[in-house]
Amino acid sequence: MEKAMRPFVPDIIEKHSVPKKRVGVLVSGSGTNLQALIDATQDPTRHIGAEIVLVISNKPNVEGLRRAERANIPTKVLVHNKYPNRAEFDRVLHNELVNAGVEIVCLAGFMRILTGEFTAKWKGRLLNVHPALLPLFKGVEAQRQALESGVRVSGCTVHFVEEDVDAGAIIVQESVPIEIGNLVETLVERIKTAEHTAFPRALQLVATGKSDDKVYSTIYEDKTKVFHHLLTSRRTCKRHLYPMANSKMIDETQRFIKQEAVEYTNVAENIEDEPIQRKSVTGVRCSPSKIHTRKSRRNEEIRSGKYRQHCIPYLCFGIKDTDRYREGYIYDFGGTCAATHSTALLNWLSKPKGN
Ligand SMILES: Nc1nc2c(c(=O)[nH]1)N[C@@H](CN(C=O)c1ccc(C(=O)N[C@@H](CCC(=O)O)C(=O)O)cc1)CN2
Ligand SMILES: NCC(=O)N[C@@H]1O[C@H](COP(=O)([O-])[O-])[C@@H](O)[C@H]1O
Repeated sequence: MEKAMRPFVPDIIEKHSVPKKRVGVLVSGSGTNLQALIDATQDPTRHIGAEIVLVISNKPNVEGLRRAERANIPTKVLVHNKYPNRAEFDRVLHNELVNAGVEIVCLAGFMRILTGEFTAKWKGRLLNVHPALLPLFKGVEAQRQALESGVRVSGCTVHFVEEDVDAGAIIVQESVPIEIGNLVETLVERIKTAEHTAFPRALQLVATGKSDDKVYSTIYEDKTKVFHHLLTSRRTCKRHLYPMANSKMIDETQRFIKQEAVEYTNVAENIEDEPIQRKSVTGVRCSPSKIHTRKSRRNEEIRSGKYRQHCIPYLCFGIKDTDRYREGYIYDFGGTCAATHSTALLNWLSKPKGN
């Protein structure tokens, strides 16, 4: 074996020798969250530590069942109103899951309230995804509730299921900025995109007790904090260094930042002492070489006051290895956007002060 690979062998063996947890997924409709769980659990590089062995729907002929069939996963339809009461439906549901050897149950858009008898039997092994940042906006139409409340950030929550609806312990959350003019349908889709990241991560945490991308959740939590800081602090923000484990996380975070940066630019328009035309953020890139040296011409000229001090603190990516920075570091600077390559912002910066 290639000598350089030998140090990685124990970790690879450890990851692949642990038997996967058997998962049952309950659906009621389109099943996009089911699809995200199928894609993640069937991708060996994601190390989710689980395999979906059964999909049950309380409604016939829904897309969620088609998705399972396409992935060669056994399915069952248990129509809830064919049972005398909720408890009887839940008992049959429980027996189907036990007979399939299910160890963890995921509610992926399953639109039935479960009895306390059922939730007690699956306590700590029953996960649900909700389209809001619980404990805000419980129940149905959570996205509409968020829009009508006027909050600027919503998101999704994956939580353990208890008898009290949407009250179980939170496992993972992802934030989704609400853009001005968002319709309910738009927000539903944008939150679903976040769900498709959050649910697999939550399942990995419950199935394996750890997450390959715990760094990722750190970044997202920090980023929400950082962006709140940026939105309120106007000029200065401390320098943050966020380690990222792979380019996929860079891409996802870059998308989040571009979205948020545009959001931030909107806010910048309201800065009285620094009236700024709205700039469309075309990208968030930089190379550690500029950060590394910080002696770049742009830095010096901005520091010298030749260019207008820009009031939008900026998140930058380190996107390639250098002698001091490992791949995938995010850097954020307050005050200057020294290392950005965003054309729009750079053009604006290049205008001499006062223009
Ligand atoms: N005991 C629990 N059951 C469920 C939970 C939970 O936390 N505890 N989470 C829900 C998911 N959910 C919101 O995320 C939710 C789903 C459905 C309903 C609801 O009112 N359902 C109606 C029927 C609606 C329909 O058939 O279209 C009902 O069950 O009578 C509320 C919240 C899953 N279950
Ligand atoms: N209160 C429960 C609830 O609103 N659940 C929501 O149903 C959708 C199912 O979509 P999917 O079928 O495409 O996964 C998801 O957005 C999930 O958050």
